[in-house]
Amino acid sequence: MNQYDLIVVGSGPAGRRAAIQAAKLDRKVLVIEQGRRVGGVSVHTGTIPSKTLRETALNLSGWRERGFYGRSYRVKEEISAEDLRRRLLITLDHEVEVLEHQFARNRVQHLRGKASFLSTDTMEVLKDDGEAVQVKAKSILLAVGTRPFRPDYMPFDGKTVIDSDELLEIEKLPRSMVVIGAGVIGIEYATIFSALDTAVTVIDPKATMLDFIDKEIIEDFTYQLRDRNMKLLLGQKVEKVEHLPDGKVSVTIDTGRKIITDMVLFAAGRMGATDSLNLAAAGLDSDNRGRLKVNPETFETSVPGIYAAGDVIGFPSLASTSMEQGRIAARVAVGAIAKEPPKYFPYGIYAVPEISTCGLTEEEMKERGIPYECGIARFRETSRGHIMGLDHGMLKLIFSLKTRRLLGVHIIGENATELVHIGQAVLNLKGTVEYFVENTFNYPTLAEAYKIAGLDAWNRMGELPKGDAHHETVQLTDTNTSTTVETSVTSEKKKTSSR
Ligand SMILES: Cc1cc2nc3c(=O)[nH]c(=O)nc-3n(C[C@H](O)[C@H](O)[C@H](O)COP(=O)(O)OP(=O)(O)OC[C@H]3O[C@@H](n4cnc5c(N)ncnc54)[C@H](O)[C@@H]3O)c2cc1C
Ligand SMILES: NC(=O)c1ccc[n+]([C@@H]2O[C@H](COP(=O)([O-])OP(=O)(O)OC[C@H]3O[C@@H](n4cnc5c(N)ncnc54)[C@H](O)[C@@H]3O)[C@@H](O)[C@H]2O)c1
Repeated sequence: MNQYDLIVVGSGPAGRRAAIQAAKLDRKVLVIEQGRRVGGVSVHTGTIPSKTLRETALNLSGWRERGFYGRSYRVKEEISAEDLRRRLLITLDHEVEVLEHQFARNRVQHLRGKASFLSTDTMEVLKDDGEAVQVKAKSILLAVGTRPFRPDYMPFDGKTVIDSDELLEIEKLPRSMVVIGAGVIGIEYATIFSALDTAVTVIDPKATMLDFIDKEIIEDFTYQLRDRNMKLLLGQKVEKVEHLPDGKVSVTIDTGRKIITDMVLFAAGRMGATDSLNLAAAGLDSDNRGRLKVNPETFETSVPGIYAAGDVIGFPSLASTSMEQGRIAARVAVGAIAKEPPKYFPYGIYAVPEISTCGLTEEEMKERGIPYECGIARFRETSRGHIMGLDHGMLKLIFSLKTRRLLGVHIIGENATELVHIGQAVLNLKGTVEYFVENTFNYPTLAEAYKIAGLDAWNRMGELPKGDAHHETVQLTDTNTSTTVETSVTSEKKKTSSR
């Protein structure tokens, strides 16, 4: 039987980061993946396909140019499902190629097949040809991810009533679509199809959506969606979904309303893919959504030597955080030092328009009783916004009145998912409102919105009080250019020596 230092089950973001990290530490690593190609949900049905589809939809529809040329502007009049798929296949091929190359370079072994436990340190891998192989390891990492929740009452047929995996296979773009579930997946796809001129209705039993996002941003988002005729039926429950003889689908809601539509996308959450792992043989158990419980610092399960990371452990279920969890789990598993990641990570929702956030929302500031001030900038106030023809877009910064530190950054609009990292850096490096007021930003950029929002808050917060945290000006001489740069430091910090 082949023996390894680390067996990783699943080659999604958590699994691949873990495998490469352990291999870089000179450990013998095996990745078991049941899929035809490596990459996981992230590459084949989740992050990368949905973002590629979004990019294609925005490009072909001319969405980004409509601020100049009007709402009726189109780059391609008739956009087909084939148009969307073509770019998707090229992107996915590149992703898989890079990943396979990474595995090969780092001598990570890869076995294709379905893994299940025989004991706490031994797994059986069932290959496609029916052969069963046994493998053993000092540590095992479960990075098996999730699959769409598919309740029995939903008449899925893979064509007109579909889940988010099947969406990537559709043959024809629907003229109308009902999206059940206003979570991240539902909202991203609903807004992408709306940008393609599909008439979209979103239904969710909850009265609010995307509750982890700052309310002011959601209000702006909701306004924009309604403004382009998307129907948001929140706080309403779907009672029945039926196929009609003419190929359409009827959706009955608890209010008595009936919607006839071309397609229904069911996006009401996901289930941990743990049912075929024979968890009992390792002394493990999952919750009712198939998820595993771990120690949040080490990612070890209740069974020593067995770790879990990525979507299978639940919130936040992002490719970005899954990668970090996988890396930390692998380091712990092989006995290397592993530092906990910073508490605040960015969240990007690739809807149309984009939303991105990091840190505390205004609602959380109130709940925690932290006195605060907000600074707001609209993209239309920036010169880059004028150049790009942006009517919408907003950046909101939240500062503590006591420490003047940035505690939250919330963005809606073009490039939000990229722009958020400036705020993330300032926030995690414990920067204050002064950072935005005193630093120069490239011009013309959307990042200039940080300066505008910083000044907006600063004008209301007033000058930094003299005394405990007053500003001193120090001279830093740049030895390379022989120029002298004036900068400010707070007296709380030790003055760095002038070079
Ligand atoms: C539509 C959609 C859009 C998304 N968009 C984003 C986004 O924009 N940004 C973001 O950060 N996140 C996004 N996500 C979330 C992101 O895809 C996940 O967080 C990420 O894929 C989780 O990674 P993972 O490593 O936990 O597992 P996964 O990527 O789910 O991979 C798990 C792998 O394990 C394999 N596996 C399972 N069981 C076994 C077994 N018994 N034996 C062998 N192999 C097995 C599976 O075949 C799969 O390949 C999106 C998800 C979806 C569905
Ligand atoms: N951009 C991103 O980072 C991104 C994109 C897509 C997905 N994801 C991740 O994937 C995960 C799964 O996303 P999701 O949207 O499937 O789940 P979700 O849990 O975010 O949302 C599910 C939604 O469906 C509703 N719902 C639940 N049961 C229902 C039912 N029976 N009928 C109708 N509606 C119901 C819920 O009220 C909720 O609004 C998320 O946790 C997210 O982190 C991330």
